[in-house]
Amino acid sequence: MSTASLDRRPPARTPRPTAEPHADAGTGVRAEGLVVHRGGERALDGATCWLPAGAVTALVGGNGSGKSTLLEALAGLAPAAAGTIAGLPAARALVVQRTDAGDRLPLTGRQAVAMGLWGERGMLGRLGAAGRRRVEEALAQVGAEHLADRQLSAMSGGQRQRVLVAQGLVQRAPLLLLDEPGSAADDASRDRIDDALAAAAAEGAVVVVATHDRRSLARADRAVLLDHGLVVAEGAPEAVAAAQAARAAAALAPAAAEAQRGGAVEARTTSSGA
Ligand SMILES: Nc1ncnc2c1ncn2[C@@H]1O[C@H](COP(=O)(O)OP(=O)(O)OP(=O)(O)O)[C@@H](O)[C@H]1O
Repeated sequence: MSTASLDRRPPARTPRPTAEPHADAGTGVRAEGLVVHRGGERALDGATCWLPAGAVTALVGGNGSGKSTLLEALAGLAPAAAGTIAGLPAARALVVQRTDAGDRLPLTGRQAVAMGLWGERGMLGRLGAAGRRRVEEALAQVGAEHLADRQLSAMSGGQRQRVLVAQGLVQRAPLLLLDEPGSAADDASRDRIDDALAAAAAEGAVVVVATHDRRSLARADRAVLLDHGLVVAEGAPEAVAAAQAARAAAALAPAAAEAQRGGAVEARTTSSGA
């Protein structure tokens, strides 16, 4: 999770890139005007977005824009000072960023995935045949069968990440939230994770994934762009990617103009001194 401080310039409010006439009519989760405070700042500053069931929604935006905070608010871990979340199912699975996970826990990959079933069977409950099958299936979904007996502490970053994604998948929760699940994974592993998320969505889940990865964004069904705790665009991934690029270019424009002015002054100084 980022602790980068927010630049408090107010973000420009741009129109949403795609109009989705049925966005509010479908099933799913709707956040409305969410405000969440963190470290004395408004990490979410009135965020409103729709997260449909049966689809993968990519959360995008720069460092500190509020993606993790929105995931945590949806998971019920970050209390909202204002706003509402409608359509939240009782069962939710959150896959945290790799750096947040207890990498030193004395657990094998299989045990870590089985932890995902604690909610159903209790910490001390026995894992029946069906549970064991689900654990193996979840490991296989992310190509981590060979990590089943390896200690988490002896895994690479990308391997551990895949096991954590399997821990989220095994729960088969109707709301699956993932914070940069493929950030340490290689391309093939990231593709497998994206395949698994698409499969969860095809089963009807609301799948929300924070990502900085363009390929994962392109593979999502829709996207939500956050800036300074506000949703500034949502809709089709390509439209949201275009909106993000336009905002980045607009933010760089004053600096580029300043650099150009500086260059002109320098050129004049150089020529007058020659
Ligand atoms: N544990 C924390 N304590 C205090 N402030 C926090 C904490 N975590 C996040 N914040 C602040 O909340 C704001 C939103 O952070 P958040 O982690 O949600 O952003 P993000 O979009 O997920 O960023 P990144 O892409 O870097 O992961 C930032 O201003 C950040 O400084």
